[in-house]
Amino acid sequence: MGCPSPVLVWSAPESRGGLPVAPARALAPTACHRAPAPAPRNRAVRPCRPGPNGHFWAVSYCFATPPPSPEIRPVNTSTQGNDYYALLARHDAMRLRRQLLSPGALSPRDDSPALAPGPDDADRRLIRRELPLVTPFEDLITHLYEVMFRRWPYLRSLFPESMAFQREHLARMFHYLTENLDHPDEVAATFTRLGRDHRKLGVRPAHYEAFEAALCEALKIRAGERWSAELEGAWLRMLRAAVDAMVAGADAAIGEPPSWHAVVVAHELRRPGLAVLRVRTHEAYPYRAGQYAAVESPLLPHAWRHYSMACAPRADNVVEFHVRQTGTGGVSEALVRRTGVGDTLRLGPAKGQMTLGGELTRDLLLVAGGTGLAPLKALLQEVSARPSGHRLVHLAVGARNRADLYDGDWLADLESRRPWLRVVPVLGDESTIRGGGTVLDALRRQDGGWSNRTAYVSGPPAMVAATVARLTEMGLPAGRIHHDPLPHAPRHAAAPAHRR
Ligand SMILES: NC(=O)C1=CN([C@@H]2O[C@H](COP(=O)(O)OP(=O)(O)OC[C@H]3O[C@@H](n4cnc5c(N)ncnc54)[C@H](O)[C@@H]3O)[C@@H](O)[C@H]2O)C=CC1
Repeated sequence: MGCPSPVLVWSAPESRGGLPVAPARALAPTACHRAPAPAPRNRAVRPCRPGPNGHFWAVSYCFATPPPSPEIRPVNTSTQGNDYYALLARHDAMRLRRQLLSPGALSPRDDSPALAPGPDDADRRLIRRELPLVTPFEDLITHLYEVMFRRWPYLRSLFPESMAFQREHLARMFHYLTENLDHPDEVAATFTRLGRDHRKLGVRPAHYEAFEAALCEALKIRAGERWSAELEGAWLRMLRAAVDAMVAGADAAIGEPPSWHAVVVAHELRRPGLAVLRVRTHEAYPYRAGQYAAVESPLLPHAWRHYSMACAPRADNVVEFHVRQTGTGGVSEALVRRTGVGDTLRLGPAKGQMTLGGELTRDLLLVAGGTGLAPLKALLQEVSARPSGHRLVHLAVGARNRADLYDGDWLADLESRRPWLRVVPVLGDESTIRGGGTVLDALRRQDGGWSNRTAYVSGPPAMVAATVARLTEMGLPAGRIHHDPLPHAPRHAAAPAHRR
């Protein structure tokens, strides 16, 4: 499921969308940004003046200024700081106003110079040929963060305490970019979505600049003597195309909040280490049944993890999540053990394609493993609420044992009221003769004409991968097997699941 939100993995709480600073390209005049980054100066953004199109433009960056986020800025903000935040708000308001007055007229980067051209054929060849120089990406990323935090120490405070998740995610991003050099449209679409998602992190053009400069230095360190200006230029063109798409995605989403504050209205510890939470968002939270969202707990600032909404959208803005604690010190533990009614959380924008089409043209096969039930429960609610013409729905729910079937009562109740629904629990500690084993065993045991159905699969990644393979063997075309992106799958690396 879903993408670990941060791609360039900034973690500051406020929207980037439309910061009144000059766009990256204006400050990075050539494709190859090898000049040393601006020396820290004790000043924020210089006073802005309206540009030719009525926008405010800043004329300089300062990486040494405090992070531009209301939640982490010093309490005693100076007048200059207040001006800065007022400018941010004003700029966003102006952009939003223009968008509302003439929808569609505001192109994502209409206040910036031309979009980055992206890597050309020679760049692509060079990046591929020289990949061994800069891989494993984990090493490159170690250098990158070292450089970045050394040169701009304040940026460290924008990241969560543990960087493991960030490193892992960034490595996946580099894999994704380098593996998809021949698919620029797909990459642009992915990074546009990511830009929308990153608004919750407060990513700013100045951050991209710092990232870019740190990447250049890291490439140089990693490639050693074999570093070349051509290689760096190729990498920068690849990066800038992605960054441009992110900025476009953030700009296009300026009409929605960067994140939604929610208060916990119910917290049930259904099993040891497994909680069902219900939260009420302050504003309407737009999503579709089957989607997921990044969730942040104030107990672990800047650490966002994905959970699926376990109910169809409701009029009272209540959203349900199912969380299993998988270790200690992570977001899931914070949500399961240290969160209660009245606590607040933040939700990022909803994502994911595991949704129902308009008209159900086929019967459905739903396959859940553990808390992977969450999005399928939301789908069941949506199907159930449709006025007429129900298709048959078969739900196989894998659980470790009967006690682990944490939402069995709700399922049994729905099944008793909906003749089109069949729920089959598959218990890991029971013999396959008695109907136990894994969900895969269950699919093998009984072929209910699965190849004619549309399938939705959700659970541990290994289970999802095995189930998809099994259903494909059975003749179900890929277009009719829906699941959230799997981690480390090369063509889906931009959006793997992370719930920890
Ligand atoms: N909490 C949420 O909102 C969502 C969670 N998920 C994912 O679902 C998973 C849930 O984890 P747990 O509840 O601990 O599940 P689990 O590890 O207890 O597994 C539950 C059941 O899934 C099946 N299963 C597991 N591994 C399998 C394999 N390799 N092959 C075939 N069947 C297998 C078995 O029937 C097992 O009893 C996590 O990986 C989570 O990321 C997915 C979507 C939403």
